[in-house]
Parts: sequence; C-alpha cells; structure tokens
Amino acid sequence: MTAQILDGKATAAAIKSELTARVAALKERGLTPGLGTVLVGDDPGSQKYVAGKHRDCAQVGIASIQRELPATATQDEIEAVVRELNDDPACTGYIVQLPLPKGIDENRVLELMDPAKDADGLHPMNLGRLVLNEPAPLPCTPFGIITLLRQYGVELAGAEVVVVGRGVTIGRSMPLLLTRRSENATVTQCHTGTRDLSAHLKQADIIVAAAGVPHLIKPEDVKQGAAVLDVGVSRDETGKIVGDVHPGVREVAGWISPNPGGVGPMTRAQLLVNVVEAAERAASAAAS
Ligand SMILES: Nc1nc2c(c(=O)[nH]1)N[C@@H](CN(C=O)c1ccc(C(=O)N[C@@H](CCC(=O)O)C(=O)O)cc1)CN2
Repeated sequence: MTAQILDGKATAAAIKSELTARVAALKERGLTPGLGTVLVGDDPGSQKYVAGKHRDCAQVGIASIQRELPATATQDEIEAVVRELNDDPACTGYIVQLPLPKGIDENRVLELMDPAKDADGLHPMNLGRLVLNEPAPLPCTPFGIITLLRQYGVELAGAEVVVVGRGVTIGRSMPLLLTRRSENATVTQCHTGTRDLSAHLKQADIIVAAAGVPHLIKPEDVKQGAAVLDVGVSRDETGKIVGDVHPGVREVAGWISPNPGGVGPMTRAQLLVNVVEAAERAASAAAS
C-alpha cells in the first residue's frame, strides 16, 4: 500500500480563496482585518513562518502589522509591544511567534494579550473556552489538522487517535478538539514519559506526531491503513526539514501528510480563518 497524500498546500489554497471573498465583504462594510505579528529574536525558522503569514495576508487582502524585537529584548519591552497591539484599532488580531527567547516568561506575555485579538487561540481565556466548549478562536495547528483530515474523508468519529507530544501549540489542545462531540474521537496522549510508545502507536487509526524527534514514527509501529500526520520540524545539517515520521511509513499508512507541504500550510490557513472570524464578529458588534 502507498499512502494517499494529505495535501495541505492545496487545501490551504482553497481556504484562502474562500477567505478572499469574505475579506472583500468586510471591507465593503468598512472593516479591514489586520493581522499583527510579534517576532522576537533571529531564529531562521520563526522568521520564515512569520514571513509566510504575511505573504498569506497579502494574498487574501488582510493588512499586515509587523513588530520585530532583538533577541536581547526584555520582558518589559515585549509586553510594551503587546499592549500597543491591544490598543491599535487597525490590528484586529495578532500572534506572538513562539518560542520566545530563553528567560522570557511566555505565559505572562500570552496572558497580557487581549483575548478578543488572540488569533492563535492560545490565550488562557480562549483555551478555557475550548475546555468549556464555548466559541473561541481555535488553536491553528490542531484545527488545521482536523480540517485536513475532513477534506480527505478520514473518519474521526470513533477513531483511536494517538497524539505524540504535549507542547502548548499542538499537544495540549489537540485532544480537546478531537474529543468534542463534533469530532468524537478517542485520544491517547503520549509524551517523553510514555513507557511503551510503540504499543500505543500500533493501536492507532490516526497518529499525530508532534514530538520534534526525527523519524520517531517507524513503519513497524504503524497500523496498515492508518492516517499519519507529521508535525515535527527538525533540520539536518543543510537546513532541510526532517519530520517525526520515517519515510518508510508511506508504504504502510493509508494517508500521510508530507512535511513540508502538509500541516504547516494548514496552520497558516487556520490563522487567517481566526483573523477573519474575529473581524466578522467585530463588524457585527459594531452594526448592532
Ligand atoms: N504563535 C505561534 N507560534 C508557533 C506556532 C503557532 O501556531 N503559533 N506553530 C509553530 C510554527 N508555525 C507557526 O507559527 C508554523 C510552522 C510551519 C509553517 C509552514 O508553513 N511550514 C512549511 C515549511 C516552511 C519551511 O520550509 O521551513 C510547510 O510545512 O510546508 C508555518 C507555521 C511554532 N510556533
């Protein structure tokens, strides 16, 4: 068996095309959505991701607001930029690119954001709303993965899903989304403390690999026909991406997301969805 490719690039392109019309409609109502980004330091990966987010904005007609600080920026300097974006009416949603440099209290920065402008769904208020099943901006990578699986008709209801990783951008919220009634999956979360990862993986209908360990998921650990989502980003000595999923898994899985070209573009598309939805809420509130 050779796995069907879960093409994140093509799926994201379709989402962006639909968003272009919604942004045009918002502009006709007098509201131009604006995405702000806060980038601290000079990590090449983060610089690339933020540049991609602004390229996407230009494609769909969302205004861009870019704030960059050096790696030496203090907690106070970063928080001052967050306050500035909270108060800027042209910025309808924004993100703080993670990770922040060592020594910065990331949680304090996230908590300072205006939850109504949190385009990443990572503010504690919005994560709490997710727990309570209340409307909230959805964390971009987890919901991007669900959208990708739906696009290719991968059944979530009743599926056994193994999420590998427990980081804030994916691992923490992925099970919350997958276990909603609308998804109805059964989730096992694995991490560095898991005793027998292989035993869990072998049971999985869907694997979400977000550990950041190159080729952690081996063909012999994957059930025939499973869907495998590769979220891990490590780099080899030439700078090329090495995912969490061993290339041999393609011969066993039913579906596989390429890396690059899978989950990354879906993360960016979901960010735009969050920005547009927040702007639509603001436009409706202003009209009533
Ligand atoms: N504030 C946030 N920080 C981070 C998030 C996040 O969702 N919010 N997630 C990751 C990084 N990330 C988003 O910011 C991200 C990762 C990958 C891509 C992407 O488009 N990747 C391309 C490949 C790009 C390359 O060649 O390096 C792909 O997969 O095709 C976009 C966004 C951590 N931080």
